[in-house]
Amino acid sequence: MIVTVTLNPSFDRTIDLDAPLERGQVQRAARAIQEPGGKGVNVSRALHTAGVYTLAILPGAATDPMVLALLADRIPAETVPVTAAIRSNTTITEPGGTTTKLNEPGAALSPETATALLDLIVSRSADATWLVLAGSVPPGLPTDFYARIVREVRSAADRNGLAAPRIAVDSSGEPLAALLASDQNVDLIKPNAEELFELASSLGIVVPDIDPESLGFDDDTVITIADQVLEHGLGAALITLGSRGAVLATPTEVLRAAAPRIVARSTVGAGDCSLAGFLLASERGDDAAGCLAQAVAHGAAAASLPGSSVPTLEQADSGTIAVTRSPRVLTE
Ligand SMILES: O=P(O)(O)OC[C@@]1(O)O[C@H](CO)[C@@H](O)[C@@H]1O
Repeated sequence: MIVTVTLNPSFDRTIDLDAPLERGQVQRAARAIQEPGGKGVNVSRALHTAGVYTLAILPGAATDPMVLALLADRIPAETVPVTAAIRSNTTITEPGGTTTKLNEPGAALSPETATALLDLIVSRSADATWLVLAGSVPPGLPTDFYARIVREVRSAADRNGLAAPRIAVDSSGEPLAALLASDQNVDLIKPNAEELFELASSLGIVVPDIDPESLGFDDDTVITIADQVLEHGLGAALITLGSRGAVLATPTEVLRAAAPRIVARSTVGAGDCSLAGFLLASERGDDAAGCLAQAVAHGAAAASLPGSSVPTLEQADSGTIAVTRSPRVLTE
């Protein structure tokens, strides 16, 4: 089973415009959809759609519209009750593919909720092969909360003579930096280039002065930086590069896969689907190349769907994705 944790879930609203956004004006939308979201929730939605046994853990009231929508989609989920409503993040898509995303901070979690979440995560992790920690850490929780989860899950497994699950992390900013600076090593991180560069800077690694969003860097720059980040005790880094594909850096080798050509409709959640693709391939026993190919196939298929819709396995065919492998370039 793959357990996902979303500390700051969202009821994602996607608003499609059929004309460019006019700031400061009243504008009529062409259509709007609302889907349960937050990074870990999206990973569970994609895994469940691909037939993989998963459980999504999140804070939320049983009557919250987002939780009801998640259960209506039959996504296995367990919630820790809270009184505040789950936030609603908004995506505005314009013709030509420009996407604007507005993420709310999310309601603060109390120390009691934090303890209840920890207990639930530790208990369900006993049956997990992978534990996925994904998204932002909401107000009220310390930024090193992910490190605390990993520590408690591992010591519980140790006490009970069980194998601890492998840990995958899809976060950014302070929570990710705090986890890498902690005494806990993780098995996989999944940053995009911008998040990788930001993480590297926070670890004191010298990063070239390029805007990663402009894609004005080459894959070798990404790999050189990933190699240095790996030295902070990481098992592997899956770096998603949007329409360019993805890189998988491990201590022994570097793998690259180009993305198939698609007509992009919404990139929201595409990175989460890439992680789901990687994990489902790992669950079925694929090697690193197979995991990377499935990650790229899943990410591309998700980007070709509206909103944060997740693809089926048929839509995310990894058979056509070519992967190249090369030994890791070691830095001094
Ligand atoms: O604010 P966070 O927690 O960093 O990200 C939340 C979010 O942007 O991530 C998902 C897409 O990756 C969306 O479902 C959701 O709205």
